[in-house]
Amino acid sequence: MRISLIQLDIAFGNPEINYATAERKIHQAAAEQPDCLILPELWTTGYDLSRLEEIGDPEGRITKGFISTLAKQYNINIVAGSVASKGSAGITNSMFIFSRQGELVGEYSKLHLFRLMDEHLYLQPGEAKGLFTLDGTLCAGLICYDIRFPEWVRAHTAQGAEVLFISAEWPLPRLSHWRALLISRAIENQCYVVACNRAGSDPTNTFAGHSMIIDPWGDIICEASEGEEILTGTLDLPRVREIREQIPIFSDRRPHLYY
Ligand SMILES: O=C(O)CCC(=O)C(=O)O
Repeated sequence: MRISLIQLDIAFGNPEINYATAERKIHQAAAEQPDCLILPELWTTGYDLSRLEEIGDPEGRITKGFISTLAKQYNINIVAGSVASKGSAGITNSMFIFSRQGELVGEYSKLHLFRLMDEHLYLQPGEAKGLFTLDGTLCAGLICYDIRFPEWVRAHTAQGAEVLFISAEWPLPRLSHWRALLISRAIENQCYVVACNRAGSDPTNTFAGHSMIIDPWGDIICEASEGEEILTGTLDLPRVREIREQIPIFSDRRPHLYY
């Protein structure tokens, strides 16, 4: 599975500019002939949380139509980062996943809201796992702060997920945490980690970039710098099974003693 991570800067509170940028970048990334693309967290609005009632996407409909069309046009699976999706029960930070046929094959809303950036004041948390299948491989979607909750990540890999797709707006001052947490999630779950962060700044934060792909041994296959970049790497999927057989942590677990 060849994957391109679109590490872009986001125009604060300006979906019109952000859709145009995403379309241009997806066109550029398609030239690398990936099987799958991934975008960062809240890529249509950024963290303009106090204006989400005005600029959020009603039920994610605009984003779904936009991504479905591009997935079909380029014949590429797209993990569409996340967007602020406005529903009757409030606004969620939601990831939509489209197959290369343009069908919605998964949907996940960020489970853990990040108080340090006031998410709990404006957003509703998700209530369900982020499992989905792409080209026959079981995958899971997670959003930013979710990676600090290893038990939540494990809930997906214990069900067989082999690739974690993570979209983020991770700030620069905690770059060392981003790298260490992602490598740890890959080693302890013996899975691929595909993590797409944003570049640039908003009125309160500068973001870390450093999107990366990590293999199930914990080795970094490729890593972006801090700025805008399209990063492409290839997953050797049989390696997940090989490593899970070599060190069989999933059958050696004793979860009845863990809580
Ligand atoms: O956990 C962190 O340090 C960053 C989390 C974050 O920025 C987010 O969830 O948006």
